[in-house]
Amino acid sequence: MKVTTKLEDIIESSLSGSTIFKRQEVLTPEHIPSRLPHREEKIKELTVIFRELTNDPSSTSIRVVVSGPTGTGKTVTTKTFGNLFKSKLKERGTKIEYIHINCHRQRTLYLLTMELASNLKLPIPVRGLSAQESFRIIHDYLAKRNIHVILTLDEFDYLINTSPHEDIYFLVRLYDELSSTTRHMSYIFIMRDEQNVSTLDRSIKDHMMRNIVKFEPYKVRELKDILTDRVSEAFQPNVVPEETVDYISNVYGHDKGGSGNARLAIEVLEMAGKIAEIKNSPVVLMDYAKEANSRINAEAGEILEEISYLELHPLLILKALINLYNRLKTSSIQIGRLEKEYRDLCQELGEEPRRHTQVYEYVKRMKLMGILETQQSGRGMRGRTTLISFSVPISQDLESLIIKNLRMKLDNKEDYV
Ligand SMILES: Nc1ncnc2c1ncn2[C@@H]1O[C@H](COP(=O)(O)OP(=O)(O)OP(=O)(O)O)[C@@H](O)[C@H]1O
Repeated sequence: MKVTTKLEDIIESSLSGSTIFKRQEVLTPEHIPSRLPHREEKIKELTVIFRELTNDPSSTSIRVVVSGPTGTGKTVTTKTFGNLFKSKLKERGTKIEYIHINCHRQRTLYLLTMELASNLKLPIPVRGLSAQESFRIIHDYLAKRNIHVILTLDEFDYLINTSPHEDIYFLVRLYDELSSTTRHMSYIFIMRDEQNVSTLDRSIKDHMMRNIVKFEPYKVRELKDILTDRVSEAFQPNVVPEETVDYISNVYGHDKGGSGNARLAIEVLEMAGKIAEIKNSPVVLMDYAKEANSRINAEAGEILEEISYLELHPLLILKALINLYNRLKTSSIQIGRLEKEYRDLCQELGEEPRRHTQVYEYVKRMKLMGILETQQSGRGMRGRTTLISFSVPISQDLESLIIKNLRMKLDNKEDYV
């Protein structure tokens, strides 16, 4: 009985408010902070590119590629730019909308067209129209009301990789397709790597790549500024010592060999705060940040261990996946493409490739082991296909581990094949 009361007390006191956090929601990925340290210049670059819209927005359509590795602030900076730019232009009497769509969530031209319509509160018949026809209806609507839309297509690499190229051409060459004399759509294409357009036609590439805004991984002192802002907004005063922030910035800062990923740095900060809370500590000690860091990497660690137990051909499949990732900078790969890369790799190494069904079996097994993730591509592709990705972040360590194991298996082939 006594124990029950105690446990209730624990829950009661933990529910009644945090001694560590002031506004924990500030640490979620969806939060848009009021300041963006070290991205002011990018906002300026985007403004200069879109400045043309201030004069006569219906005379031009602008296209920009925003590229950079994961966690470098592409999404948050573009959203902030879009919303601020929109209000400035509205103040000047220009009708403009900013719409941000994630291509990983809206995985086909059709779905993203529907999302665009829903953002504009434009009812479009759900059935019977193709994506292209729906897009034309949206464009007519914008033309009639003289509205200009800046449409950001986030994770555009994904769409390039998984959609028929005609769909990409339709989007990018919109004004060659539509007979409209006025222009009402501009685009921001967000990509991890602009080289991903290499599979597209030269004319499309030229069309897209005129303006590129590149985001670099964050350095130690840049992460420190970003984290310091979050500390003051999300935490109670004086609970996060400077050395905790320094520790996280040093681990993730690109100039110290880290990934330069602000998302992971903020995640570690939040988890360190939670650990402090659970331990009833009044401060978020550096040790908690260390623990948080290893916890966040632990799951990945276990999966890495599984890789050491794989045989030669599953390892070759993983190496093929890494090769494609390095080339295309997109983490989800169509199974057919992966299989082709695997065959090429086998040929290069003088190995007899395994048959189609066996390759699928290996993929299935690695999914069960937690190494790979699979998902079905959305509608709109010619037939459905399976997309394969790693379930852990692709890092230098992962690649080295796969290569090391691969070498071992190739050296002792007879024992393993
Ligand atoms: N300069 C910055 N100031 C404040 N917060 C930042 C800054 N850059 C990134 N962040 C934060 O880091 C996290 C990751 O940023 P964001 O999602 O914009 O990165 P991304 O480059 O789009 O990553 P991905 O390619 O994985 O989508 C978000 O929580 C974001 O608010």
